[in-house]
Amino acid sequence: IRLVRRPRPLPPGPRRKPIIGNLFDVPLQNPFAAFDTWRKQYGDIVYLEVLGNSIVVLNGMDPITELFERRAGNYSHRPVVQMVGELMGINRSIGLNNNDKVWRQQRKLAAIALGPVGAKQYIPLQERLVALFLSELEERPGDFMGLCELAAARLILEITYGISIENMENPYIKEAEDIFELVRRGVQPGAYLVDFIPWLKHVPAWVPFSSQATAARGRAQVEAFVNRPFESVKTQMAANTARPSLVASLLSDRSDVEGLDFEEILKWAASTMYDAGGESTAITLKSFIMAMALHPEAQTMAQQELDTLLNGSRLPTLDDRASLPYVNVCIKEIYRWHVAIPLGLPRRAEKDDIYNGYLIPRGSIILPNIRGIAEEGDHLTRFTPEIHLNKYADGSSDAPDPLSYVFGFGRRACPGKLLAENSLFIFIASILTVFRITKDIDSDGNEIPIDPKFQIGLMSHPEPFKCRIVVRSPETKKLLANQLLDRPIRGGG
Ligand code: HEM
Repeated sequence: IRLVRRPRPLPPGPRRKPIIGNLFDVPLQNPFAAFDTWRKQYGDIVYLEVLGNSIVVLNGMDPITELFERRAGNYSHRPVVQMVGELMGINRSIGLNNNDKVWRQQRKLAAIALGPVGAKQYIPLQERLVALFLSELEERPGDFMGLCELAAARLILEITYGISIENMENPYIKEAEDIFELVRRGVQPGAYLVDFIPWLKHVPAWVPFSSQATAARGRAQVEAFVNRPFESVKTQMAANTARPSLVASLLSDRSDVEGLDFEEILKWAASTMYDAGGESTAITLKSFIMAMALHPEAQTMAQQELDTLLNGSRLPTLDDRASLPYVNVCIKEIYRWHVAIPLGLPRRAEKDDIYNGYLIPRGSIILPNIRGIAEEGDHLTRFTPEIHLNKYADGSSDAPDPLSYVFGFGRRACPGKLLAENSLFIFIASILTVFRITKDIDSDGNEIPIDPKFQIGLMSHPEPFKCRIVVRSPETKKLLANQLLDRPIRGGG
């Protein structure tokens, strides 16, 4: 019995200092370099400690599949973040929710709205918004970064609430950015003292700097952000003026939520969509433009495939997808070449667990190192769509399918995967059909190099870069004008 019960070692990892643990071992400027070193030094599973918090980094598909899929019961909760989660109330949103009963109902609603049947109804809207994006890109190619962000935001807001926006100055977008900033700050160790000393939450709001005062301000902001668009859809539905949207369709077809408050569940499920789906889609579009400017040979191959299929007669649609294998692997390679959410969204170990002889202590924060998985093997930072075509000389490729890791894992995997996949295909295939993307030229006629750099953070945007985006030919210009007539860019569903 003593042998069986002997304490298990923690997973390997860098040496920890008293109290602060590995706080200063992760360089703020480039944390991924440290993660890479530890992956190579310690292997699939690495243990860190930061200010008393256990952190377990999973570096391979084996431990991720075992823990997040086979042992999902122990690893499907998010870490508890006192300030933004518990006190400001963001833990009611689907992405942070740890209340199994409520979260399951939210996922059910998300599956209805974003699953194969639900996602189909947004295709006309996606095609219309692509036409709008292409015309804006033709007018303002230098602003391609802002236009990618606007396009992704537009898509999600139209789909979720039927809100139509002209630009990123829209008040809803501003509020969403503020809330996301709260979350971003709130999940950083040390951001709020109350996350480390939970009893501080009992200090009353009138005490200066008390957590309750900060929380009350944040809570009011969060409630307004979640309630306003939801109530507006309800008012429009009552007046019969509501545009088609995820919220409107779920409200008009209420499903049974087992004794819970249906509207409360739906309202908080909808509130996550913009922050979870908008940025990740925008990052992928911007990374695609960067990759095409850097890799003209891949761009040419994809354009030849599109030209052969479409013959310059129309823009691509989702029905063309199966006939465009090279465009498809380019998209897979974008996901892999730059992972939009490099460490996924963290999970928490519910109970002590043993994996490969190592103890994973209860309450540990578990980070899937998705970026590390994407860079495994000799593909590393090269942009090589062919690895997803099994095109190696021996007919095989060892690269795991990026779709098996970039959208997360198990019960908590991204519910917007299909919608994102559809949007990205239509956008990317249409951009390739109409435009040629190249490096920019300076006043002396020299190419301006692009340094592929990405921001550090929960979501990793490309750093601003310059490139040239021009309509490919007079024929494609005509095609663009005709498509705009076919897909009226404003109004409609
Ligand atoms: C390229 C686009 C996208 C990528 C790469 C992406 C990736 C991810 C990842 C890695 C997670 C964490 C999953 C886990 O914990 O295992 C996630 C969660 C989530 N995503 Fe996405 N996503 C994308 C687009 C979208 C879209 C378009 C929507 C909605 C319309 C969406 C909604 C969500 C939600 C609600 C969650 C939280 C799920 C939960 O906690 O139960 N995502 N996504």
